[in-house]
Amino acid sequence: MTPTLAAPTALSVNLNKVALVRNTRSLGIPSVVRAATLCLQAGAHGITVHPRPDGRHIRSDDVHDLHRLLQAWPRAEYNIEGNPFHNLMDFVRQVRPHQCTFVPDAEGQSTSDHGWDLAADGDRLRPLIAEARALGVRVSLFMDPVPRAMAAAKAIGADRVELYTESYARAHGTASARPVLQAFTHAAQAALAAGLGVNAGHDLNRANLTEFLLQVPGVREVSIGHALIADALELGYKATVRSYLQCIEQAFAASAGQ
Ligand SMILES: CC(=O)[C@@H](O)[C@H](O)COP(=O)(O)O
Ligand SMILES: NCC(=O)COP(=O)(O)O
Repeated sequence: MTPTLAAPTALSVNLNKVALVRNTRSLGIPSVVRAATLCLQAGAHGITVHPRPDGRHIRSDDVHDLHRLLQAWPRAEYNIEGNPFHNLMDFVRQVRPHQCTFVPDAEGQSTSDHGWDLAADGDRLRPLIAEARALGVRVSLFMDPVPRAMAAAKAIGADRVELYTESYARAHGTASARPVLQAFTHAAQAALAAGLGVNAGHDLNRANLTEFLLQVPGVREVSIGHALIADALELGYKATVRSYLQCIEQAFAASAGQ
């Protein structure tokens, strides 16, 4: 059974793909700041960006422009993702977002495809986690759904883990969906037991989100980009955000009624 959260899971909209389209010309459209504004006006709880070192989508100027925009949205959370051994820490130092999510991507990787191996990288992550936290920035670690890794994430100082959900998204609606989802349930339980907050993201969408939140306990935030921006091309940003919020509300209402 999913423990009831005090509030529905927060929706952080990832704007990478808006920047990806914008970068194909030098006209500044579609605007990342305008997209953020419309998503926040529709009720999104936060904005996520992943400024990759190759600048293929979100660029340094976007990170700073969004930081300025979010000053006018005091309740909205800014989450910056990236590899702290590449370019992420510069943004953390300059912008001090509410949250940074450490992701172990190689430079030029096409998209995120694995979580941290803390046996290999834990010792060198520890001081960077401490630095970000000392700057007042919450630290989340992008992790595969491996229950035994959660205590290690806590031990090196993380506040939260972001469960990497691509395997769930791929399995959704297939015969293997149940054991895959169970792995996420167990990983979230282990994270909560270790004293970590739980986030989730990658390939979540309107078809798979509610079931995930119903089965995986205590998810504080989902960051969603690719599918949400694809939906926004058809429905517009505001209708799309409202529809994702409905998926979240549905799970919250059902778990509150348990
Ligand atoms: C960290 C993560 O989960 C990724 O989903 C990421 O933010 C997406 O990056 P791209 O938009 O570059 O595929
Ligand atoms: N952290 C995951 C994220 O921000 C968005 O991932 P996706 O929805 O673009 O796969």
